[in-house]
Amino acid sequence: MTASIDHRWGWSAASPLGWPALCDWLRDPGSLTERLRRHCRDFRVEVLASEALLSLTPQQKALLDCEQAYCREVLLYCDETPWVYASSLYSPATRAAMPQLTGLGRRALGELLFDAPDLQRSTFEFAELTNDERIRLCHRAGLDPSPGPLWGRRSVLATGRARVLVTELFLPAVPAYQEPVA
Ligand SMILES: C=C(O[C@@H]1C=C(C(=O)O)C=C[C@H]1O)C(=O)O
Repeated sequence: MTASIDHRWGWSAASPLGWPALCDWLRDPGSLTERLRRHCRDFRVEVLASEALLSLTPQQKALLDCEQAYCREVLLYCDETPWVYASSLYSPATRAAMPQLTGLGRRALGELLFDAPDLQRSTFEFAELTNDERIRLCHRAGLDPSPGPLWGRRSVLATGRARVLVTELFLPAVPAYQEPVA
């Protein structure tokens, strides 16, 4: 799965109605890394791919103002269970403005970005994964396909001249999926 796949989804400002626990996760503007760390003893980042140069979808081009972007794909683990799949896209200009991006490895992107005092976050867009994407995502994360809906969010994090389009897909282990829909 690569970040360019998400253009088939209906990204919108609408988060899941009547599901406050999931909306609380989806709409949290703070560092997801920090939130995950509060939920587990052992947090770790597994890098699935880094620095692939991808052609962008029209929406991604508009969000990043470039034709191609570098892509970092990770799984974020809490106590040896993947909770989040994340792909982050950034332009060659951002790569030049923030060279730390290329050597991140298993350091969480949030630890770099949320250190910036001038960090700004765009409004979130949300999407419920299609059945195909849900199955592909679970397979990519080494999980049995989740029977229930899975949701994702995306937003642009900007500091100085750097801009990163961060797409985060919440996997079945996130506690909110066990909360009843109102
Ligand atoms: C932007 C953040 O960084 C998290 C870690 C990522 C990574 O290491 O690639 C990507 C997206 C986020 O889930 C955050 O903590 O909010």
